[in-house]
Amino acid sequence: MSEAIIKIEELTKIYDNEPAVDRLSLSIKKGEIFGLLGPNGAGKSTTIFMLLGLIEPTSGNLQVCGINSTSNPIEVKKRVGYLPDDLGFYQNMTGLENLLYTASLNEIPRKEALKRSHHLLKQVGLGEALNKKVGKYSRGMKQRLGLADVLIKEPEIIILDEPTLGIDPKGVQELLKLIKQLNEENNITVLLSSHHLHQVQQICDRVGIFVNGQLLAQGNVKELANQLFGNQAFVVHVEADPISSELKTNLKCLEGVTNMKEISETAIEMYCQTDITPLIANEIVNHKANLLALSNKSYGLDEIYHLYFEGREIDETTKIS
Ligand SMILES: Nc1ncnc2c1ncn2[C@@H]1O[C@H](COP(=O)(O)OP(=O)(O)OP(=O)(O)O)[C@@H](O)[C@H]1O
Repeated sequence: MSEAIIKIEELTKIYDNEPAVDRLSLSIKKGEIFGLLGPNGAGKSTTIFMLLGLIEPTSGNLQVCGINSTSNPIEVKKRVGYLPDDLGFYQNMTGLENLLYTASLNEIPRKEALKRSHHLLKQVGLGEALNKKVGKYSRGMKQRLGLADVLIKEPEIIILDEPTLGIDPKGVQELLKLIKQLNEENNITVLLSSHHLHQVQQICDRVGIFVNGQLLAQGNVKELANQLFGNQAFVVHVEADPISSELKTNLKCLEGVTNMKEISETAIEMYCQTDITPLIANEIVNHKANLLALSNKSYGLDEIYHLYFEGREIDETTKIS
């Protein structure tokens, strides 16, 4: 998982004097699942359309599988499967017929197309429904068919735009599992655009946080948390009885503690540079207080997302000077 299969450098798209994508640089490795996370209008779809060669960038460079999408979109389309958020299947045709139709558009010989279609329909869990009309499929089944549809041409990359839109929670879990499985079994690179952070967190190796056309941060969840929360990357939730003022003072003075927040008379949250849970436990025991609970909280995409999109800061009033 080392070579870059998608390379974007200083990519910009301007509409009506406003940048929809603003000097975006990003590199996605082969075999990776990368999540583009951002609110509506952040520039995710514009980026995807430029990658697919459907729209021309105003400036910048981009290469997909070593090919320039802008000057050679047809070659890129052979290697990239794109699943849009609004699927366009023929409702009066069966799942199998729809796949065979896509295969014919991609000039896949009939015998090979039949083989791939049956295999893929089975792989996405539609083996039993292959002769059912797509108009009678549920939204989740249509998304599964969508995955089979983008895979029929055996792409190196699949780009999925909000793939879980309108699917019930069980369907979402199944679809995410399937995407991960396809990524692992077929070594396919996945670029997934979404604003559902929990879903992105579950399957993506790395995440890019997109706001107003700019990529504000990228990395895995741990790296993002470190970039954002720096010297208070570890939060320890402490419950003890009693928490005397002397105990509080001593806890504040432990090395690596940067913030402390009182939750209740018997509960505090400690923000630390490193994991000093054992030192905290020791201090409480030395003060002959009853240790009721001690747990570590690590930052997830939830906190990262809130910090970027809602400007939420860690309570400044609790900062230790
Ligand atoms: N064809 C267009 N003409 C003018 N402005 C456009 C065009 N397409 C997109 N935009 C603008 O570019 C910005 C980025 O839009 P884009 O659709 O890429 O965002 P997005 O992150 O994909 O949002 P969503 O999650 O809603 O799909 C928005 O401000 C949008 O209004």
